[in-house]
Amino acid sequence: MNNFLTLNPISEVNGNIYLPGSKSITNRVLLLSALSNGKTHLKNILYSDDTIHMLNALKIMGIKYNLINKNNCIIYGCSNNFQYQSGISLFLGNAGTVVRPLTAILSLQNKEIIITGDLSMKKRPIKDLIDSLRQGGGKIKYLEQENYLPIKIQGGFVGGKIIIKSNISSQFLTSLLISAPLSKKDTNIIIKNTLVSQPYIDMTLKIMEDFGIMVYNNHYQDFYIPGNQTYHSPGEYLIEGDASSATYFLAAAAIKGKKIKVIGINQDSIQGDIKFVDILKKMGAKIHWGENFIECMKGQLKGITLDANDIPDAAMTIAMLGLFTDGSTTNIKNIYNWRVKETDRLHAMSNELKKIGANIIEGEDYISITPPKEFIHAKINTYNDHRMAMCFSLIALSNTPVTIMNPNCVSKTFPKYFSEFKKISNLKK
Ligand SMILES: O=C(O)C1=C[C@@H](OP(=O)(O)O)[C@@H](O)[C@H](O)C1
Ligand SMILES: C=C(OP(=O)(O)O)C(=O)O
Repeated sequence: MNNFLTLNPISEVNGNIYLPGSKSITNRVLLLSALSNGKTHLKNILYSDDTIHMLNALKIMGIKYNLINKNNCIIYGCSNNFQYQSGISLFLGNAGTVVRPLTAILSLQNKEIIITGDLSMKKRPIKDLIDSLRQGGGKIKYLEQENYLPIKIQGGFVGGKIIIKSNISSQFLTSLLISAPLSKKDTNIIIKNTLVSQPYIDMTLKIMEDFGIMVYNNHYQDFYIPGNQTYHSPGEYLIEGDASSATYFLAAAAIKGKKIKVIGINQDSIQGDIKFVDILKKMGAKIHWGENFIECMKGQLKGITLDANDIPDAAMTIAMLGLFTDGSTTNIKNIYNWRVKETDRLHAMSNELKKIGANIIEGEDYISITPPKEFIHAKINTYNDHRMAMCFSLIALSNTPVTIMNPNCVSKTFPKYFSEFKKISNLKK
């Protein structure tokens, strides 16, 4: 693929999409399977940059696995007994769901290991996690800039009473929760500040339960986890389709759908981004839930005002839908942590939406979108952010083409995104 991609105007979208596995679930179950006793057959894994980083890291840490094909993998668990040489280094790209959980898990091992990432990851927050691990005895040093990657972990984490700031990323709490059962002491985690992205914590707790570990959850204020436990392989684990990846196709259908069916997910999903479907319906799309699919058809869309703190990833797609309303404004609130993701997403969204002619107000933690009078063909900078690339593909559903710079960045979570998108698109004659 070139370093830009021009999508011509699409008159209608129609067809079926088999969703790739959820990134968040894949990386959690890869790690828990590796920590478990026994082997686990993981079905419908996502195979993309973020999960390849997890697989590579596990291999370096001595885990044996058999990647049967790109969707199926057998992991041979090590009962929390990773085999790696002290002093090695792990490069984990820009994968938050690898960097944060491995930082916590590796703090349990009494060996030295360095964790680093790409330029974007080196700017993303980790301090609140490191502070909490240090309270539990973790010995961790910043190697370049204070509070950022790269870090050197020297083990020492034993659990105990830990206060954690959870308003910037829920991944810090997820990481602590996953490591707590393996620590020497029982752990009591106390939440400071309001918890952001809460559904991802529910997902963590559910998956821990699937691997035999119960956590006492006191209304998300504090959590209690007995120490000295082992994860137990469930034998087999089927990973749901990715709800965040589904949003682009469902949104396309809401704007110009004959009908799109996304397959591999349903109403019982453990992914918070499934809530996007209800929002889409509220905005005017027609939705039908199936046993293992969701169907969406076009409707007259209207703007909404929404607190999107629970669904930061899907909220980007709602911002795009805001361009296709009857003229009414869409307000997305309480999304401060967009600023500390792959890029500053509030800034990136606002810049690029303005380029295509939309009327945008960017606040510290909100964005308002009013549709353009006329769409303008623009070169969209993606800031190496997969969601920027996928979101702006939807501009081709206006009567104007769109040029996406660095489209390959979708490989973080959805390497085949553009070929799938083209399959469902009928171009204007
Ligand atoms: O735990 C997870 O799997 C994730 C949590 C969210 O991050 P924050 O908790 O940083 O909002 C989300 O944006 C990310 O894509 C995946
Ligand atoms: C925020 C994201 O990724 P990460 O898991 O790296 O935080 C994302 O996928 O939108």
